[in-house]
Amino acid sequence: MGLLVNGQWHDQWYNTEKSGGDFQREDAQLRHWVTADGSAGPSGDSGFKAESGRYHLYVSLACPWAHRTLIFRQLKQLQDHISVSVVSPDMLQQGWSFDRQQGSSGDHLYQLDYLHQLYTRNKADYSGRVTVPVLWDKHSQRIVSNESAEIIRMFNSAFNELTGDTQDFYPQPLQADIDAINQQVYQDVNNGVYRCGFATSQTAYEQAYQRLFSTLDTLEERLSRQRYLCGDQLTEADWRLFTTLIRFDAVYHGHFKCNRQRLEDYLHLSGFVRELFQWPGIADTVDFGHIKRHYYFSHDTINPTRIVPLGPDIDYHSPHLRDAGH
Ligand SMILES: N[C@@H](CCC(=O)N[C@@H](CS)C(=O)NCC(=O)O)C(=O)O
Repeated sequence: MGLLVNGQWHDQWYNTEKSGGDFQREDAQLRHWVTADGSAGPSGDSGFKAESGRYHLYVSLACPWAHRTLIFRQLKQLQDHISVSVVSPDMLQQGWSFDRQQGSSGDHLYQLDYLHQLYTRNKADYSGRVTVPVLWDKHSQRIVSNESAEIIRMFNSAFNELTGDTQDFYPQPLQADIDAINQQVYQDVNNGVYRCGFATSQTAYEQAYQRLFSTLDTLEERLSRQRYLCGDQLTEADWRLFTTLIRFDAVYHGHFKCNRQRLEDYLHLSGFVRELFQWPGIADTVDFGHIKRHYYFSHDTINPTRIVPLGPDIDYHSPHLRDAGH
């Protein structure tokens, strides 16, 4: 685990000293957009036109942020248009690697050993963390984006003409609602579990834990009244919650000490996570082997023995019961 400083790799764990033990996630830096006609998006440069075979996605199957992008690739029928390389679940001294012996697909484009080499290929003197997902442009040989929230927005609409798939997970009338839910879910749940797990002071952990469960309680209540987070239509907000929920009992409950209760103990959230897991194509994007191995093996500050637990034994294929009323 580490970061690049002026293009040089430094092996270094997160620094929580300045923030009283609280883990603060850095904002992603590379924020261009693929658009239907190649015009500039909300940030960054123009010139990234949606074209079949032009873009490549680098993901970890363990990472909840990268998982979002794989889900949208699946939902929006982009499998034949956007290729993928998968890093090893082991994120060690050199950060994310393409070690085929340890579960990586290898780097299909350049046969690199480490993801940080892709970041310096994009910009030789890059400084910052080396994160997944990365959306890479094979034409210009540049990183388009390393922000999953924006990559899924591109996938949601930019390629519609190529695929003919016009499903919209960020429909105009629901955008304000989706944004509001996303913000709370990001702070308290998606990133909240990390703030529990990476806290280095008791106070920071307890604050993150309280916010996490109080928000899960609110979401449980909401899902007792309606099928999805924004009503009866499945949206981006649901998928963003899903990637954390599906990891909850396997990893966050134990490894990150999010243990007031299991997700399975929530009636509606446990049905909701099953419904989304059973959505066409989605189970294929979930790899519990990579998920458990990544967290329990890579974070040796939290789990020094690196023993990866065998459980829990949960059947996500069992009936979700969400259509029998909520
Ligand atoms: N804002 C980014 C966050 C991505 C992120 O933090 N990914 C983690 C994996 S779960 C990572 O690569 N961490 C490596 C590091 O922080 O050094 C996004 O949503 O795309």
